[in-house]
Amino acid sequence: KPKKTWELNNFDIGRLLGRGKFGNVYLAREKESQFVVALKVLFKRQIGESNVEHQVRREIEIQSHLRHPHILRLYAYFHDDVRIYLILEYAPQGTLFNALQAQPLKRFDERQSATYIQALCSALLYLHERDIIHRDIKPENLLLGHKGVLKIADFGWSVHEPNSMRMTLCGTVDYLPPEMVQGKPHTKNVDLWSLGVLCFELLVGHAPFYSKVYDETYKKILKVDYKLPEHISKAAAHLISKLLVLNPQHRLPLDQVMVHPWILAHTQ
Ligand SMILES: COc1ccc(/C=N/Nc2[nH]nc(C)c2C(=O)Nc2cccc(NC(C)=O)c2)cc1
Repeated sequence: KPKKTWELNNFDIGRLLGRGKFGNVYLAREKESQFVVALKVLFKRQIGESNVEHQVRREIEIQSHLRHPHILRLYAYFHDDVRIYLILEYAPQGTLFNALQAQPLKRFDERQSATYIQALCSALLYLHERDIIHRDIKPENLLLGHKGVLKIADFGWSVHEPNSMRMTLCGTVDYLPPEMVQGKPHTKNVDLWSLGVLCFELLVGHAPFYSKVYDETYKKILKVDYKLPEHISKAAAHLISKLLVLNPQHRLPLDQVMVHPWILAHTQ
């Protein structure tokens, strides 16, 4: 049974783990149990000013009810006059974005990439079964737990399907599917596109539609204009080509991604 209410002095606060747009994430330890968590501190004023209260409420509502090995747990939350505190699972190995940068060639081999894609695929199946679209799958929002197990984090952009909400674009647009770039109604198939973008980025080291000028990125997304380097296997190229598809209905469904030859060949 979750404890009724938590408060800040239940925790010893440790080092800063990272800075977010609305506040910071700290390592923390619950005093009685010595249980280590990540404490995400959000400032009410900034949330109010950016008019994202509903998004924060939704992140809390959605993530607190999810239970899956590849989804970061939101154990509980509390607030004071100034801040909202999210008590989150601690993933010791940090973001996939950071792990990618730390690779000598800034990319992963096929086995590691397929392992991450398979984990993400099983988490997305779990979410889609509950009519939840994540909408913001990208290396910055994926964390690595003990033994490097992938965990989807940051449900700030997740919504219940179907949704045609015009989203204010912030952060990278590299992962946006054509239908969202055009502000059209979108479905859970947006996550299939992002899965394809991520698969490309893990294997290549940069996003498929990357450009310094983000109008260029938009154009390349809408034309599905990407080039795969020579070193990518035919099987990987095939999977990517079945996910980076303009028509959302024609993207390879998650259950077929799970048993794609490239996934089966590179995961035990
Ligand atoms: C700077 O090196 C780092 C190495 C590992 C971490 C681990 N973070 N682990 C987390 N567990 N649960 C949550 C939530 C987090 C988290 O938000 N981490 C986080 C947030 C923003 C930036 C980073 N930066 C990196 C490098 O991972 C990590 C954080 C920083």
